[in-house]
Parts: sequence; structure tokens; C-alpha cells
Amino acid sequence: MITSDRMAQVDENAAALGAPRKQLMESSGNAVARFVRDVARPGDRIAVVAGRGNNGGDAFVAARFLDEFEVTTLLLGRADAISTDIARENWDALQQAEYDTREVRDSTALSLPDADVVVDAMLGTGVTGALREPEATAARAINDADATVVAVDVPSGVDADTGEAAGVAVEADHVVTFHDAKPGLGDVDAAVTVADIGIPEAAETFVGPGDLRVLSRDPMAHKGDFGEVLVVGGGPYTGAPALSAQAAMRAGADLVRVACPASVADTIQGYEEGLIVRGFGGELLRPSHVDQLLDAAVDADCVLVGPGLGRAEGTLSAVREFLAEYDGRAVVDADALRAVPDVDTDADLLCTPHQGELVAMGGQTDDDWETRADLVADFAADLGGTLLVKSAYDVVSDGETTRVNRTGNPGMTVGGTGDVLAGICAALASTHDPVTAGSVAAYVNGLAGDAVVDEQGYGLFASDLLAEIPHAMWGGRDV
Ligand SMILES: NC(=O)C1=CN([C@@H]2O[C@H](COP(=O)(O)OP(=O)(O)OC[C@H]3O[C@@H](n4cnc5c(N)ncnc54)[C@H](O)[C@@H]3O)[C@@H](O)[C@H]2O)[C@@H](O)CC1
Ligand SMILES: [K+]
Repeated sequence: MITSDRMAQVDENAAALGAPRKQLMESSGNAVARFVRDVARPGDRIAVVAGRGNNGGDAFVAARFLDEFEVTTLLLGRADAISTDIARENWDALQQAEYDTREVRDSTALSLPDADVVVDAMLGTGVTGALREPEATAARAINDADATVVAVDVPSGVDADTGEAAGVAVEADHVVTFHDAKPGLGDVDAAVTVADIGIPEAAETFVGPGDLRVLSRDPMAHKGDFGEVLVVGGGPYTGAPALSAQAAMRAGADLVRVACPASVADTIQGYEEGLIVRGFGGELLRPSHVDQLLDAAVDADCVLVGPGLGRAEGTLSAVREFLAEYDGRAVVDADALRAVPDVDTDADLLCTPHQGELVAMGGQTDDDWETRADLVADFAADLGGTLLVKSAYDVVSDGETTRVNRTGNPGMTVGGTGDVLAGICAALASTHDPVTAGSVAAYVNGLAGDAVVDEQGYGLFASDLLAEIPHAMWGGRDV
């Protein structure tokens, strides 16, 4: 099952992997034609009713694969209103080869030709709201026709995610949908066929540029929409929490607070004036601080526990006690990971171990990334949380959904890059589910490292990554 948002991500990933949308459209159209050939009899008349988006584009392709039938293609609207280049190219191909095509300028000009099979390609996943004209009139005409109706991807007017129609919708006999079933098609009274259109599995497994679509922002957004992060860290170390907190800011969190031992508060504040640093008594996190942390965590959308805390027994006890009481979203990194296996928590955890830390937690690893992905998925299911296991191929899994990230380079084995990654995870986990947050964070962190190494070669500082994070997340994209 795939939602329209995820489908758009996977589609962009496929293009980045060398299978662009126009090729997918050729496969989609071919799949529709194959299906039509199965339901039609020799000599049947076929009416294709196409809209101006890519759903219509699929049907223009289908028409080319149905030469043995008498096919008439109606375009709802004017050809110059076709909204995508690839749909227009396929429309133009029909013109040049002198196929029977007609432009329907408005609903009064609509007359559905007598047909044995109607291909409904007015609207697919791009529908918003109730069908407008001439689509609404065309839907009624299709529903009144005595023909077998084959809908392309989704019956026009039906929302592929919810199955709901805001007004009249096409009542299809068959739906040929692409790549995977759509959540809304379960409610539709039609036989649904899923056609493989050649999207490589890697477009779903490997995090790619399409996954960054989750980062686009509503222009009406206001302060607080992008999350408040609380970093619980520091004591024996100051650089780790400072890197995490700054990374969370660079990754777009609205507010980042740091709770740390008072002895290191000034040092951490000194790295960046935008951080809000609050010290608690002493030099290490202790169980006596847990109530204070729980109070501070109330306002946070995500708490990052671990960077620079060290592994003193009292500190680990405090982490265990905190997690036992906390029931929000938390990213757990570094030494705090040791507390995870033996704590019973209602928190929604994203744990970010490297392979050694994974093994210390009780998990297993393997040199082969596919085997490792299965092992990580099983261990995540056992833990009841999400794991991001860092490696040349990072594996992110909650036991159900598993994604793999390939960005990054050997320059990133230097200390501190994991703290940066944990900070990006916390920013993203404050507004996205843990699998999305972990996979996008790993991808972005790796891209930032690749940009630094492209520029200067190896020998990077973890702090070099910070300025690259926004470019990796939003650079060159329509945000
Ligand atoms: N990977 C993918 O996502 C693939 C998608 N493909 C096809 O592309 C389709 C999605 O294409 P698009 O995103 O171009 O969207 P659609 O073709 O579904 O619809 C977009 C058009 O509909 C208009 N529109 C929106 N709501 C309307 C309403 N209520 N009444 C009248 N017009 C309305 C828009 O102005 C736009 O012109 C899929 O359903 C599928 O058929 C395939 O080509 C293969 C790959
Ligand atoms: K359709």
C-alpha cells in the first residue's frame, strides 16, 4: 500500500536512479492498454477520456498501444492547457501520427462517442476537491454509458488516499493502478489490478532526493510549527551536546534547549548564542535531576538524550529513570543507548547506534547490508522502537518499514559526526515519524559530509558539517 505523498517521493527517487517519469508513463500506458485488450473483444470501439495532467498522459500512451481497435481520444480542455511536458509530448505524438483525437473545450461540447470500453483518465492522484467542469459532466456521461469502464490509476474524482469523493466520481468496473495498491482503492466498488511499471525497488529502499519532499514548508507556517528540541547531554564532554544542538538548529528546529550539568553550561552556550542552555547542579547527570528533566521535557516535541553524558553509573541510572517516566518522542544516542535494552518505556524512541553500540544493546550485525537490514528490522521490532544503525549503508527500521541510506564517505569516521546526525534526527523527529526522521537525517548528514569532502578532501571537522546541513536539506529545491 502506498500513499500519494510517498508515491511522489518514490517517483523522484526513481528518476534520480535513472528511471525518469516519462519512462514510467510509457510503462503505465502500456499496462493500461494490455488490460483493455484483455477486457475488449476484437472490433470493439474504445473511448479514451483524458484530463490535462499525467493521468491523461498515461492514456495518450495507451492509445498508441491499441492500434487494433477503433480508438477515439477526448482531451478535456485545450491542448495548450496540458499541464506537464511529458503528457504534452504524448499528446503531440498522437497528433503527428494522426490518431483520432478531439479537444473538448467546455462541457456543452462534450459528446461521448458510442463505445464498448471507456478508459477514464481524467484525474488520478492529482485531484483536489470536487470534479469541476467539464470533468463532472464527463463523469456523469461515463456513468450513464453502456460500456465497460477502465479507470487509470484511480477512478476520476476519488481521492486515492481516502477513497472519498467530494462530488460526482467515475463509477469504474476496473481500476489499473500503478506500482502498488492505494489506500483509498479498498473502498471503491471496482476490480483493482496493480501494474508493475518498472520503478526499481531501490527507489523505495534507498533514501533519495524524493524523500526530501517532506521538508517543504507551508508559507503560512508560524513559530513552533517546526518543533522544539531539548538536548540532554554534556558533563564529561561539551563538544558533543554543542554539535547536536547546533545541528538541530541547522536542520530547522524552531527552538533548541540544552539541559546539561551546570559546570559545562557556559562552555556549551559559548558555541552558539541561539541555544537556550540551562544547567542543573553538579558535574554529571544524576538521578536527582530526573524530575527537572521531565519538567523541561513537557514543552519539547523531541528530546535528544545522550551526547556527551558519559557512562558513569549514576548517569545511566538517571537516563533509565527518565525514559521510564517519559512518554514523548526521544532520540537516544551514544552512551545513553546502554540504558535502552533494560528500560520499560512508553516513549517513542529513535535510537542511533553505530554497529558496535548495536551489538552492546543486544542486536546483531552483518557485513552484507541486506542481511544487516533484516537483522536491524527484527531487533527494532523486539525493542518496540526505531533504530538508525550507522554504517557505510545506514539502516533505519521500526520493524515494519526499513530504509537504507548510502550518502556519506570515509571522511565522516571522525569524532562528532554522530552528534551532528543525532541533532538532525531530533529536529526532524519533532515533526515527523521516527522512520522518516531517521532516514532523512542520515541522508542529509551524509550529503553534508559529501559536500565538505568534495570541497576540501578528507580531514573534515564535524563542525564543518553544520553549515552544509541547510544546503543538503533545501538547496536547489523548490521549498
Ligand atoms: N510515479 C507516479 O506518481 C506516476 C504517476 N503516473 C500518473 O500520473 C497521475 C498523477 O498525475 P498528476 O499529478 O499530473 O495529476 P492528475 O493527472 O491526476 O491531475 C492533475 C490535473 O488535474 C487538475 N485538477 C485537480 N483537481 C481537479 C478537479 N477537482 N477538477 C478538475 N480538474 C482538477 C489539475 O489542475 C491538473 O491539471 C497518476 O494518477 C498516474 O496516472 C504515471 O504516469 C506513472 C508514474
Ligand atoms: K482516472
